[in-house]
Amino acid sequence: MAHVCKVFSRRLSTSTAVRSAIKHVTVIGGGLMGSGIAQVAAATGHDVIMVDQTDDILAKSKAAIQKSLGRVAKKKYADDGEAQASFVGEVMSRISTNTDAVAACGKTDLVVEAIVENLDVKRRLFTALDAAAEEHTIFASNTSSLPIKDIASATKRQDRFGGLHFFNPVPMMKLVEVVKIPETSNETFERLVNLGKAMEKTTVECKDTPGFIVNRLLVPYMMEAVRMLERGDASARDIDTAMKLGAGYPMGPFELADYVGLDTTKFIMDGWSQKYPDIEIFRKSDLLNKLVAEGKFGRKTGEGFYKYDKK
Ligand SMILES: CCCCCCC[C@H](O)CC(=O)SCCNC(=O)CCNC(=O)[C@H](O)C(C)(C)COP(=O)([O-])OP(=O)([O-])OC[C@H]1O[C@@H](n2cnc3c(N)ncnc32)[C@H](O)[C@@H]1OP(=O)([O-])[O-]
Ligand SMILES: NC(=O)c1ccc[n+]([C@@H]2O[C@H](COP(=O)([O-])OP(=O)(O)OC[C@H]3O[C@@H](n4cnc5c(N)ncnc54)[C@H](O)[C@@H]3O)[C@@H](O)[C@H]2O)c1
Repeated sequence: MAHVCKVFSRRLSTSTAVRSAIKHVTVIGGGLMGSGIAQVAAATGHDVIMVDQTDDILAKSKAAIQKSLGRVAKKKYADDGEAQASFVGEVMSRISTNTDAVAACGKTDLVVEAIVENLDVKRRLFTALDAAAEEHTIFASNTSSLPIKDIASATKRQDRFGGLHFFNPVPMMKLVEVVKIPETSNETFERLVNLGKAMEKTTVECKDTPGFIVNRLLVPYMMEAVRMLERGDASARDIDTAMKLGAGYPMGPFELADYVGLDTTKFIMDGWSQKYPDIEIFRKSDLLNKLVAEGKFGRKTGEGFYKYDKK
């Protein structure tokens, strides 16, 4: 009888907990995206633990957040330096850091993973976290291109697993794609949508299809630009200018690829060309692979398709 009560009370506690708002967020990965997600979660009142592999990386992540918050503060508080400093200080006070992902997931409502775009690495991480996280904790991946189901299947909580795909730069881009797999419970999906809204984002509902909505359209467009460059049809600069002035994009494809990271772009194409070998637009690019092999990842390394001043 005691066992039945225990199971019932756990189910009750899980379902009760599931309906409460997400307050504490653990972000695994403090890179381009993880630092942005941590920043916006903290700026919208959530308590955040940001995790990365070393304290040195986490120090750089916090510095990037501080710098971005400074830009946001200038827009919010114009010439009021005191208000700007207080805003930045308050948001930063909500972000703690840890290099131990398992310890950082022991007491949290949501884990958002934003680590390297590699399925095996993501699966290994989530298997370890699954054993440590509380029953009510929801897991989400910020993956650009990997099937959520292939990541979720590394855990025993597929009913509490979804995708939260934010866009770069997270403080500026208003969209978050909320991805559900067949196993995602309605409560979990509802809580993920509510978190997106609490982070002042517009949410769209996605199925677990390649690239969800945006990247299924964006990646082929950007890879076609790379192939246009490979064929010598036009220069990168002219293709960027053409798409900004002719299609009204804020950045051309090469500016954007350098912005999001050529490494991540390559990882996406590696995955899609392997999983869908017959789909022409998912074919790898020799030029992209060459740049990445030379360590030219775009803005993050100071050179990609373009060269950047070291800041
Ligand atoms: C081949 C496959 C590739 C795809 C890979 C998939 C990747 C992924 O899964 C999907 C994506 O994310 S896809 C990517 C989706 N993303 C896109 O498509 C992005 C397209 N690009 C854009 O929307 C604009 O170019 C930006 C908003 C990035 C910059 O705006 P801009 O006008 O060109 O230039 P600006 O002067 O710099 O900034 C103007 C003002 O904005 C503010 N601000 C800017 N950054 C900030 C930050 N980090 N923090 C705070 N604030 C920031 C700031 O106030 C600044 O004024 P300030 O006086 O300088 O402080
Ligand atoms: N770059 C973009 O524009 C963009 C946009 C949306 C989604 N994404 C997705 O977000 C994820 C991260 O992309 P990014 O551009 O932020 O990459 P990034 O290289 O800037 O950051 C990844 C971070 O994860 C850390 N990391 C790697 N393995 C780890 C582990 N096992 N434990 C803890 N930390 C670990 C790295 O040290 C690094 O700081 C990827 O899945 C990517 O597809 C990227």
